[in-house]
Amino acid sequence: MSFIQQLRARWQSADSLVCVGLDPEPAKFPARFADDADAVFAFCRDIADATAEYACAFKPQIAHFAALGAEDALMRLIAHLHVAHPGVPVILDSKRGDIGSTAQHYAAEAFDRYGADAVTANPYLGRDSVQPFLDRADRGVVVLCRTSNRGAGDLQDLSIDGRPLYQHVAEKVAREWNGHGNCALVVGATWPQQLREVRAIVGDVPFLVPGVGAQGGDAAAVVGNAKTADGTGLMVSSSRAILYASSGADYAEAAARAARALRDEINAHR
Ligand SMILES: O=C(O)c1cc(=O)[nH]c(=O)n1[C@@H]1O[C@H](COP(=O)(O)O)[C@@H](O)[C@H]1O
Repeated sequence: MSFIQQLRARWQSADSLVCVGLDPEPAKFPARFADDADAVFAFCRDIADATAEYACAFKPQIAHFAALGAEDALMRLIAHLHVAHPGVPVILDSKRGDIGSTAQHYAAEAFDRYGADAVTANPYLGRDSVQPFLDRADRGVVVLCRTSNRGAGDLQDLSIDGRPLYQHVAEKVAREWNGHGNCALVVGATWPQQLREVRAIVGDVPFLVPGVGAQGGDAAAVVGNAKTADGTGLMVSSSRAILYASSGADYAEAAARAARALRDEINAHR
């Protein structure tokens, strides 16, 4: 099954549009991990196992592992997710983008080394830089469109032919890059108006929507502005608000409660 088919099936079977972000920060781990040499893997595994029933996808963020020299933990974590939670797609958030010959290696890294079902990609080097990802028809390519951060507009809002650059990205991805039907777009939860505009441009293309929780985005506004006609179309992603819901012994239960609360808030507005 392709990434997009898997995602659509999971939206239905889990009745959830929540993407659980896995961004390990050892300084925030509960005390019981203090002497655990495999803490990065063990913490993320516990969170994933506790939240899986509320998840339409998992999204490990690569820098959070690589900065710790924990690539091996990331590889084992993704393998664990596939075995323990089959049917929940894994998006590797690595925001890659480079000349085509190098991008081939980034595609191999995400899909072959780590076994991810989808990867986030930066479009600003142009189509040939994303092509090695697009060519993998069974895997997903989640292209940055209007990011959640405060400075998103510095470049993404620059007006070209009377329209902001992010709208051109949306149109290009939906009309030209999506030949295999394996594209999705990142649009931040912090930008309700832009969510609405991009949805109007791209039809049913799925959105990865980070920015609820720690970044302050409003889940109800996300759903109201960006759901598709069938009440899906969204992977509303939250990392810190789920991962670090409690720093006590109840960290896994607290994460599950936070994921369930986000699912319920989203579903109340679908
Ligand atoms: O591609 C992403 O996942 C992403 C895009 C974006 O526009 N904004 C954004 O925050 N992210 C990622 O989403 C996660 C957000 O984390 P929290 O703010 O803790 O929920 C981080 O891993 C970011 O790197």
